[in-house]
Amino acid sequence: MLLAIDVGNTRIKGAVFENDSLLGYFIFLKKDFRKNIEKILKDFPKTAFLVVASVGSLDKNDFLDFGEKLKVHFISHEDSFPFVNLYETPKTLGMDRMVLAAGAVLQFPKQNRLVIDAGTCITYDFVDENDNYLGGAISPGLRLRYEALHNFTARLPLLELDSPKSIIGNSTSQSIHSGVVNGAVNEIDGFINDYKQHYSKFTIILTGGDAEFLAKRLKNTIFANSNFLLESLSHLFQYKIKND
Ligand SMILES: Nc1ncnc2c1ncn2[C@@H]1O[C@H](COP(=O)(O)OP(=O)(O)OP(=O)(O)O)[C@@H](O)[C@H]1O
Ligand SMILES: CC(C)(CO)[C@@H](O)C(=O)NCCC(=O)O
Ligand SMILES: [K+]
Repeated sequence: MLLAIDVGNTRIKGAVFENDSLLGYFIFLKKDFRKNIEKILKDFPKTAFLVVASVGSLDKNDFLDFGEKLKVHFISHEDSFPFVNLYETPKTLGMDRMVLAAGAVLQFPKQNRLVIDAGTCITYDFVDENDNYLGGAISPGLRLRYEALHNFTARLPLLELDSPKSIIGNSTSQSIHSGVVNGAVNEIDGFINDYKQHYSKFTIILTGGDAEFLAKRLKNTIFANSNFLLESLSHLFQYKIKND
């Protein structure tokens, strides 16, 4: 059994896998990550491996203690990945984006793939059919858009994510919901349509905390898989074991 941990910008997510089946899924905050991981290991005592990818404020040293009981692997830029990294600054490429790209290659071989992760940020990552990682885009996520509107103005309230009633917002709240939600939906549809100009065929993977909310609203038909990053961590670890 393997426990995969994704240390995100806002929250930590974890999943226990037995081969490829997901046995448990957890979300917690950084401040109580140790307690939570200990609890998971207690509930799944057959866990032999802990694999961690982090873009957040936890690093390798925070996971050293767990190494006494199980084999811990902290994914880093030094690992081997199943793609050729053509990013001009590979050392600054986020570990979440690298794991997503790896998962796309391992789960969808020999095709162009676009991974869209709608989390704290919305990231776009493109890996072509020859397994060249080309890059993509980073834009603010839904929650971040609501918070930015509130934090950088005097009069805009902080709203919770909600569906706009119409494209034409007829009140302050409706204008904000339309701006954030319709804005992000149009952005994603716009990116997909732009990629279509360059690549006639590609597989789209939509993941992250807002994936399901967004998938229903896109013009392009895409299925959301909120667990894609954790699944990719498990696949990347299996790839590593095979190639070591
Ligand atoms: N309890 C919650 N806390 C924060 N975001 C939440 C929560 N519930 C739903 N969300 C939605 O999830 C989005 C954040 O996605 P996600 O959970 O993937 O982010 P994250 O934990 O910061 O990870 P990452 O850094 O990988 O994006 C927010 O835009 C928000 O709309
Ligand atoms: C873009 C985020 C914040 C998304 O989680 C993360 O992937 C990151 O910190 N990236 C570093 C910059 C880059 O990917 O080029
Ligand atoms: K993200």
